[in-house]
Order: sequence, then structure tokens, then C-alpha cells
Amino acid sequence: MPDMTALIELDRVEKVFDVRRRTGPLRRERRQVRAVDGISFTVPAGQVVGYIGPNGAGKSTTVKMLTGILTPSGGRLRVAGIDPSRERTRLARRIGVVFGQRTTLWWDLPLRDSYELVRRMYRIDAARYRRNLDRCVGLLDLAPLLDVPVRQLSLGQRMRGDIAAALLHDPEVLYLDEPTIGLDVVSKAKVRAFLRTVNTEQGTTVLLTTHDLTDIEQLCRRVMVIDHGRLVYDGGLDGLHAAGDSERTLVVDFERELPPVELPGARCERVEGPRQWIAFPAAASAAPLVAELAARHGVVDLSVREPAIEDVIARMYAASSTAPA
Ligand SMILES: Nc1ncnc2c1ncn2[C@@H]1O[C@H](COP(=O)(O)OP(=O)(O)OP(=O)(O)O)[C@@H](O)[C@H]1O
Repeated sequence: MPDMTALIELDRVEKVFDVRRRTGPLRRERRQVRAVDGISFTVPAGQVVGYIGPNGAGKSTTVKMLTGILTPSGGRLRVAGIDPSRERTRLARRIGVVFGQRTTLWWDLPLRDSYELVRRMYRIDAARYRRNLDRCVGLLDLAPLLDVPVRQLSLGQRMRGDIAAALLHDPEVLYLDEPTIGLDVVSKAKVRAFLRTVNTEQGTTVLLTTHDLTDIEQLCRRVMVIDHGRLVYDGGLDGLHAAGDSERTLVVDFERELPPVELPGARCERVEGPRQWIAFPAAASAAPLVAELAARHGVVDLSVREPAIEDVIARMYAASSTAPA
């Protein structure tokens, strides 16, 4: 029985690439790469899901199948009840796609003209277009950029422009591939806040691929981890941290040089002059540690570093391979 509430459904989906490689002047080797190797999951309408994994894990291949760019080699896949590779044009009206590494905007045109082309491509009616454009321009601070050619925009400005373009036709599903890659802290925060608003106010379902753990922490309640084309984790972020036993790090600048500080539930992993790096379990709150530090010593500055996604996943494997059966 298909799940009626699921907007995205994958049932044992596979993608195998035939790769031919020249190994000598007359010799070619044929090899098969199983980029996606039997993945099943469903995403209900309105959910924001992180889709993470190491380089080459199969994330982009999955997203390409979900948009209909690639046809699966096996299994069943539906988005909003549509088979993406068979009805790509019909599906395009229901989905939005943003690739952090390349733009879908017209390089030489001002943003405003790119949006006008999007309006015509999707035949968006005038009232809806106005409403959506106004909302995106307001929330993403695009007003001063509308008449600037895309090639003159900074990466962060261009990314905000791209996200707006993907939402003008009110898609039910939004695929975001590394939407904050290369952005500064302020631009990242703007993009995340906007995505949260779109999800809450419009109920847009979001599948987010990223290497930035803060994106996941701030946007997703559910995380799927893919590795070698297989789903190796599907659950909450807390569970992922617990499974991986990962750590966050407090970077503290004290008023003066101190011996390594000792705090319950934390360990000092590095000291450089008045600066110390204090690791603590990623699933724990930093607040009690910060309070304790400030009560004991003069603190000049402080920041929290998230573990890299690759580290979390690596620790997850280490934990599962040493866990008793
Ligand atoms: N068109 C293709 N032809 C042959 N092999 C491919 C093709 N596209 C992807 N692959 C291979 O499939 C595997 C999965 O690639 P994919 O791009 O989906 O990974 P990814 O998880 O998105 O990685 P990244 O984080 O680096 O973007 C890799 O081994 C890759 O080399």
C-alpha cells in the first residue's frame, strides 16, 4: 500500500553507472558504479530532511533521480505521486531546485529579468507572481539587487537570488544542494532563517544536502545518512550524535594564560596562550559549561565549533563496529 501522506517515496531505488575507462592505447575497461544501491524512504509533506554523507556517497545522484534528470536503474520512485523521469515537465511545476555550486539564473541579466523569465516558463499568474516575489524580496533583502546583473552579485547575494527563483512558482518540494556553501556567517544565517519561514508558513517540504552540520542542526529534525549508495542512518540529529559519540568544541579566550581547565563532562584538548579548546559531547548543552567557566575565570571571548559531518559519520561507524552484537 502506498503511503498516502508521503510526498517523496523511494522503494529500493538503484542507480548503476556504466563507466568506460581507457587503460591503454587500445584497451578500455568497463566497470559498473552502484551510485545508489537500494535506497528506501518516505518523506511526509511539510518535513525538512537533511540528506548527508561523505563525498561520492550518492546524494547528488539521488537528487537527480528525484528531479527526473536521471532515470533509476531499479526500484520505484515517486514525488507528489509523479514518476519523475517519465513526467519531468509535469513534476517541474511541483518542485524547486537550488544547487549551491551553480546558478540557474541568467548570468548577464539583472535578477528582475531572470525572475520574469521564470514567470513565463512556469506560466505563473500575475497575482501569485507578485505575492511570491514581494515575499522573497522582503525576506531575502533582494530589493537593492533586483537591477544588478547576476554576474556582478556576490556568492551570498547570488544564492539568495537563486533560492527566490526556485520558489516563485510555489513548489511543494524544495531540493537544496549545498545552499550555504562558501557563504559568510551573515549570509548563511539569512538563508537558514528564510528556509525556516518558507517551511513554517508555506508548509514546503525540503530535502537538504549539505556538508555544514549547522545547516542540519538549525533546519532539520530528521537526518538521513547515505554512504556507498546505502542508507546507513535515518532519525533525529540527537540520535546521530549519540550513535557517533561526537563532540563539539568550546573555543575560549581567557584573560590570561591558564593551565588546562578541568570541567565535569568536558576535556581540554588544546592550549595556546590564553586560548583553550574544550571538547564536550555534541548532544549536551554548552550553557552549563559556559556558566561554570565564566564563574571561575575571566573570559574575553568564546565560540562553539560544530564537528564536521564527516567526523560525525566516521565516529558513527567506529561506534557501530566496536559495539557488542
Ligand atoms: N554520470 C556519472 N557517471 C559515472 N559515475 C558517476 C556519475 N555520477 C556520479 N557517479 C559516481 O557515483 C557515485 C556517487 O556520486 P554522487 O555525485 O551522487 O555523490 P555525492 O554524495 O553527491 O558526492 P559529493 O558530496 O561529492 O557531491 C560516485 O562514485 C561518482 O563517481
